[in-house]
Amino acid sequence: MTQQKAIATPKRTKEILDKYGFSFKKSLGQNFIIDVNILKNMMQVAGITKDVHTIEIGPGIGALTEQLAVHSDSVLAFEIDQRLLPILEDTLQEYSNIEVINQDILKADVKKICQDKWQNQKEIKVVANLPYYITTPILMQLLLAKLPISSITVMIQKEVAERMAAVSNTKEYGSLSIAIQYYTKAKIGMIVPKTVFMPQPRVDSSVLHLEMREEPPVSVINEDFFFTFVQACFQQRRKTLRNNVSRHFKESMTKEAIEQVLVDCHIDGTRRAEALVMEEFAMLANRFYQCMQEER
Ligand SMILES: C[S@@+](CC[C@H](N)C(=O)[O-])C[C@H]1O[C@@H](n2cnc3c(N)ncnc32)[C@H](O)[C@@H]1O
Repeated sequence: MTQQKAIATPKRTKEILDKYGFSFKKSLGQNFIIDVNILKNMMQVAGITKDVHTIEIGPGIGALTEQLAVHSDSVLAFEIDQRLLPILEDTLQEYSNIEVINQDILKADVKKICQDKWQNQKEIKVVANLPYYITTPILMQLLLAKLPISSITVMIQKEVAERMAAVSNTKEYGSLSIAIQYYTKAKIGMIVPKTVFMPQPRVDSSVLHLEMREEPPVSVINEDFFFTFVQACFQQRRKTLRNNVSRHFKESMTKEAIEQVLVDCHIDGTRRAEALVMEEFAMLANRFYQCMQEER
C-alpha cells in the first residue's frame, strides 16, 4: 500500500467525507486521524504482526482499520454510527480480513463475538482511537469482561492517559491509576498533537499501551470493596488518609477501630492517599474488610 493511497491523509479523508456528504457527530466523539505515520507508530507500540487478531472500537471511515488489515491477521471492528457502514464498505473494499459490526461497544457481547469468530489460538489485541467521551467506561468494560486479549493500545486524551499510567506521589495519581494498573501494566507510547485529527479536538492525545496482567499485582479479598475503598481515600485529595477513611467508615466503625486498623497496617494516618502504593491500599482494604465482616 502506498502512502498516497492510505485513507489517513487530509486529502483522501476530505474526498471521502465530501463523496458521502458526511457530517461529524460531536456527541459520538468523531475525530478522524489524518496522518498515516501516527497509525504506523501505533502498530509498533501495539506490537501488531500477522500472528495477531485485532479488535478495533470505532473505525470511523477506516483509517486505522486499514492499517490493522495490512499489519494483522484479521480485524473485528465495532462501529455505533450506521451512516459509516456504506462508507467503510467502500473505503475498505480491497481487504477481505475485516468484519465491521454495527453495535455500541458498551452493549456488545465482545467475549462471545470473539470466541465465535476466532476459535483459534492466535493472540488477540485491541487497538483503537477511542471516542473520548466514553474512554473510561470502554476500558473498564474491556478489563472487567476478562476477554482473551493480551493488550490494549488506545489513542485517548493526554491527561486521561497520564492519570491511567501515573505512579504514586504525582498529582495525576488516583483511583483511576489503581483501577487500570490492577489489571494491566500501563505505559504511554507517544504523545500526539491535536493537528493530526479532523476535526481537531480541543486537547492533545496520547497513545496508551496496556499489557494485560495474568494475575493482579496485589491480593485483594473483595475487589468491589477494594476499589470503593481506594476511591474513598482519594475523595478529598488535600486531606489526610485518616480524614478520608474516617469519613468513609463513620457509619460502620468507631474512631478507635479505624485507628487500630491504621496501626495494625503500620500506615501513618497523616499521609495523603497519593503517597500510598497499591500494596498499601490492598493491605488496608483487606484489614477494613475483615473488620466489617467480624462486626456482622
Ligand atoms: C475518535 S473516532 C475514531 C475514528 C477512526 N478510528 C480514526 O482513527 O480515524 C471514534 C469512533 O468511535 C465511534 N463510536 C462512538 N461511540 C461508540 C460506541 N459506543 N461504540 C462503537 N463505536 C463508537 C464513532 O462513531 C467514531 O467512528
